[in-house]
Amino acid sequence: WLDEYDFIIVGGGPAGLTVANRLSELPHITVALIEAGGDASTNPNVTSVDGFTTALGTSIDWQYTSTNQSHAAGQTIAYHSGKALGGTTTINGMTYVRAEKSQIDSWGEIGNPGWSWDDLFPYYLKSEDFTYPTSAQLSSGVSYVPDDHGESGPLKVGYPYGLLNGSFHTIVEDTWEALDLPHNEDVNGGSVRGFTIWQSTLDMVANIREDAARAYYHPIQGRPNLHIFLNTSANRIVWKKMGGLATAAGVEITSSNGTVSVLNCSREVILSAGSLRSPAILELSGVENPSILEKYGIEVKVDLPSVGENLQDQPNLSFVYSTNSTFNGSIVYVAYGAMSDFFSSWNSSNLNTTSYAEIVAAANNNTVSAESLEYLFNIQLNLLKSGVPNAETVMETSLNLGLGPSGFLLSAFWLLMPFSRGSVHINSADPEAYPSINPNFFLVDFDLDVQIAIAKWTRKFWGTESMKSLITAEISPGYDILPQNATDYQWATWVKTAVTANSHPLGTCAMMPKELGGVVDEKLKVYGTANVRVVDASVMPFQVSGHLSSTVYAIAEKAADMIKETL
Ligand SMILES: Cc1cc2nc3c(=O)[nH]c(=O)nc-3n(C[C@H](O)[C@H](O)[C@H](O)COP(=O)(O)OP(=O)(O)OC[C@H]3O[C@@H](n4cnc5c(N)ncnc54)[C@H](O)[C@@H]3O)c2cc1C
Repeated sequence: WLDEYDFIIVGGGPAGLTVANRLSELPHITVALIEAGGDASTNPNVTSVDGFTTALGTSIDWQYTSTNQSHAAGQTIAYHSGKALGGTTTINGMTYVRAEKSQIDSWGEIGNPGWSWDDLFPYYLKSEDFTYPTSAQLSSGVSYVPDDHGESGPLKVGYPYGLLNGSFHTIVEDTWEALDLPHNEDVNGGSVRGFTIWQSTLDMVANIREDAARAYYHPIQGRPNLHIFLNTSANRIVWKKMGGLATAAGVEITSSNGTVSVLNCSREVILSAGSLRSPAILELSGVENPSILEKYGIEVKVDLPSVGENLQDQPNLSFVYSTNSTFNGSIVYVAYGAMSDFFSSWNSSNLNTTSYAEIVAAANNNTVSAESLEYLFNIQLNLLKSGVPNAETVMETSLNLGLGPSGFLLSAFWLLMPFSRGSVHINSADPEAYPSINPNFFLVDFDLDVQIAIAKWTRKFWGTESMKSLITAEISPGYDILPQNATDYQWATWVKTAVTANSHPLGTCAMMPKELGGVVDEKLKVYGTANVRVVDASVMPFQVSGHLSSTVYAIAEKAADMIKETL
């Protein structure tokens, strides 16, 4: 390797690989990328376009576990996260759904100049290589708006070949329409509400999953100025001894053979280790709350207590039904509902953001103040009032069974914008030790109310005459556990005990003014440092209606341009 690189990127997920690709377009710039996992490009659990979940729990999944969830029956919850070149896009559900326009606009509103939908939309397009649907896919119900898609980016987006044909799509669409949820021609134009068939990150020609390595690394892997260090862990940032802003000199790494060494950099360190690890690497490097670092004997370089706070993930549940039909094909149908679609007693004036902010501030020992949280929560509330979707209900024939005949129908569903906030913090000074992950599901009661309302909405859909005629039984949770006329207590008990993580963690290095609890500024630079940025899902200040990877790619494309401007 080189004595010194211009840039060192930690983490080879969608964010890290996008930045690596774009920076190494400049032949005079040298880039090192450190990835803890290996090459998974021929792993069938990765390549298969219909094998979502088969990679979970294998060696390319970090397999984290949350802390005990005191507001979710005390249980611990599995946290999956990709450990391979390509990051979590090697194991994810491949759904390609962007954020709602006003959600990205809110990033600017809280004090991040240069961040709005209009600023980000060109980068969504820049990253994308949309494949137009086949006539068979169109007749299976696919719809799209050409102007919402890019066609010359690295990331192939399309639809699976095995889409179910026949009348089921029309029946589902008509059922949602009867529930006042309209068809959405294309959820990727900034308006997410409605029922649609989603797009997926897949290469339709090769019929293979399009992960970040396949999109952003394979086509450029011969570049001599880009060095990828696989099976190598970044332990901590190494600092230069100088006054003023903390200045990174390089990154301490552990190679696959256990050797510890330092990679040097002349310009910047870019953390792209994802929402669950980038804050931990900052803490191990001395950028954190002094009271946490003291416990582990880590010298404080930058006093920045908000590192690792603001964790937001979505609580996920599902209903599974047996049917009297056999489904030969996949359905990737989704319904996005605003509060007024699914919450009959929705009255925004009943929301007490002052109290939610106090609850969250108390849970984080006032590391992020109640005042800041209330300001942020009021912006979040305004998004809900304006009709931004807050519920996602996905309809599928089965998970994990490929395209083969399935006699099941299921819905996974989740609350999109929780008010609860959790945290990710180190447990030890040992960089190999897993951080402590606490999504704090249902810390704010309102989140539980909303999740129950979404569950009822989803069951109402499956309980309509048209769906009922296809279903023989609800096999999970089933009416013995959750009767059709369940009481509020039964609903709450089921939701708290059956909840899992939706695997959309973000916010742990939030892009916000420091006084609001931010970790990075609008240039994604870590406060108090001269040359450390975070570029990954952790910088998103609020949850989005949609799935994260499309927005992660867009953020990273924008970040690469911001960095290039400084060269
Ligand atoms: C089960 C599951 C299903 C999902 N489904 C979808 C979906 O259908 N659609 C969607 O859009 N999103 C989905 N997501 C979320 C999406 O994949 C992630 O939000 C996205 O990949 C985050 O990108 P990232 O670059 O921030 O981090 P990651 O993709 O997690 O990449 C981080 C990389 O950093 C590496 N790393 C971490 N620590 C170190 C270290 N110390 N040293 C070196 N390397 C390190 C990791 O190994 C990893 O490769 C899903 C997530 C999961 C877990």
